[in-house]
Amino acid sequence: MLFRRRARMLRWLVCGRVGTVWIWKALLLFVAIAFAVQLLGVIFNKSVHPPGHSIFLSSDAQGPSLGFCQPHTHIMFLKTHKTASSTVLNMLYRFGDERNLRFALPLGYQFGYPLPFNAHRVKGYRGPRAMEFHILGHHMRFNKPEVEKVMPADTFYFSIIRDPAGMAESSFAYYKEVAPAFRKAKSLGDFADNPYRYYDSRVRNNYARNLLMFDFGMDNNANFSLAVAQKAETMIRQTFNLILVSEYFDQSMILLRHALCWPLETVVSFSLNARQQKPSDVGGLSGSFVSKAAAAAGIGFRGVRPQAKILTNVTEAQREKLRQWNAFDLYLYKTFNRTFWEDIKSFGYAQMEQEVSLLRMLRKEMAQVCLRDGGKPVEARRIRDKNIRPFQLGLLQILGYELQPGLDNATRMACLRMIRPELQYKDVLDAKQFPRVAQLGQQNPALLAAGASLVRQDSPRTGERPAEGNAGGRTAEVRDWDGSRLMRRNQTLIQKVRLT
Ligand SMILES: Nc1ncnc2c1ncn2[C@@H]1O[C@H](COP(=O)(O)OS(=O)(=O)O)[C@@H](OP(=O)(O)O)[C@H]1O
Repeated sequence: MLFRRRARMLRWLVCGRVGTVWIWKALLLFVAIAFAVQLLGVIFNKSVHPPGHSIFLSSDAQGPSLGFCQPHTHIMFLKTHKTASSTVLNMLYRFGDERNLRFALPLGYQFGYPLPFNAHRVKGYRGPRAMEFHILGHHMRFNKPEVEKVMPADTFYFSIIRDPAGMAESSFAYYKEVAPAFRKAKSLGDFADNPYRYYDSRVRNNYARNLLMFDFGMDNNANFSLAVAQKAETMIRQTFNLILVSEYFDQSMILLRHALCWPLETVVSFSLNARQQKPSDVGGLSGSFVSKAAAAAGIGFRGVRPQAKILTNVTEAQREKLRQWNAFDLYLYKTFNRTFWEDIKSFGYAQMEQEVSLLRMLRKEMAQVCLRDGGKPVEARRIRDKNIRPFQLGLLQILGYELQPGLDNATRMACLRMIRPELQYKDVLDAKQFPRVAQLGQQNPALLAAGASLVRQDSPRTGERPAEGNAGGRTAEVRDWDGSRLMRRNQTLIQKVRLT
């Protein structure tokens, strides 16, 4: 379109409608403008791409050109549960961390979930748009008016969805002892066969039914009706610029990078928060990237408690029942999956294929550089550096990574950012944004604990109190909204104690 217009203009000029002098003047002006725009592009690219990350700075890492666009830096990511959202959040963390953007972080580890999001739960919030926050990305129950108090008007909203059957498997394995409906069920298969026997809508049971619908801030308990589902769809369309699909993670990343105008390198990631073994893989019912990664890593099902395997195993018929049980989520999944593929069609299949290949190639290269043994995901207890062990909850091991030894400082830092688990990364960003509080806490951990409980006055479900000292520093006990007790030494989360 643009080219045709330019050709017409040239023909017009050559046809002698204006004098030769004017032709040359116009051409000179054109060249000067093009040069200036190019120069601005280079300068801008430099400003969003800090030096010092050698392996991440190859021309491939930038990816195919995005044309002239401004990278988005006001971003709201609705971190839905069990949808690969921790992997997405890690990318946002890295992007913001490297560019010193300001994150809207929770006072503790959650924004009062499962209560609807409230702006006052953001650390440092001083009233509607009193301070510029760039990125908001923690788990929350979406509540648009409150989010709008925190985020600027030009914020880019996006989220991610997953097939409700996969979500249910992941949710059951993780929240077996947290969700009352799951706690009572003998196994996921048992739950799928008789959900009403275990499910009580009067008790908060968001993890057990229509978790997506709940996270988007809507009623997860209503009986399915097309009208209600369409209303939910409309709300999402009106608010969110993009909905990604977990099963097509790499394609999602390409759409995202184009929507945000970000270099390719920023959306290259290692899968975080993966279960060691997926129940449906046991019976060979479905393949998955995790099972493939685990198989490639040679970890198979070793170390998995046989009991856990039985508890989470489901047949294909039961997976279908789980989809029907989560009928609203199924509606949202099908609807936005369709939209997703329409977007890819407009984007161009060939270009998508090309960029996905490039992304995979970069991931492979980065894994070789950053990760021990070429990137095998490993059980938390095998990770030597305790600071990067992923938080464990539920029936199955949550896998993490080990860094390649002997990396130079800049590379090590860039690699570490890619594998640092969510809770630890949140602590790092928190300490960076609130250095005074962190410093006081280092000097006197009891003060940190006291400070934390002071700022949490509005949250009776969370609290932090000093616990008995351990070798290597005093330990604080953090109680999260769901009753789980986390042990924290100085700024580091060291273990989950047990659920109450
Ligand atoms: N890149 C990529 N592609 C596809 N799937 C991925 C990816 N990264 C993580 N995962 C899977 O996402 C599941 C964890 O989701 P979340 O990080 O959203 O969980 S949480 O709600 O924050 O606990 C968890 O699913 P399960 O393994 O089925 O439990 C992860 O394996």
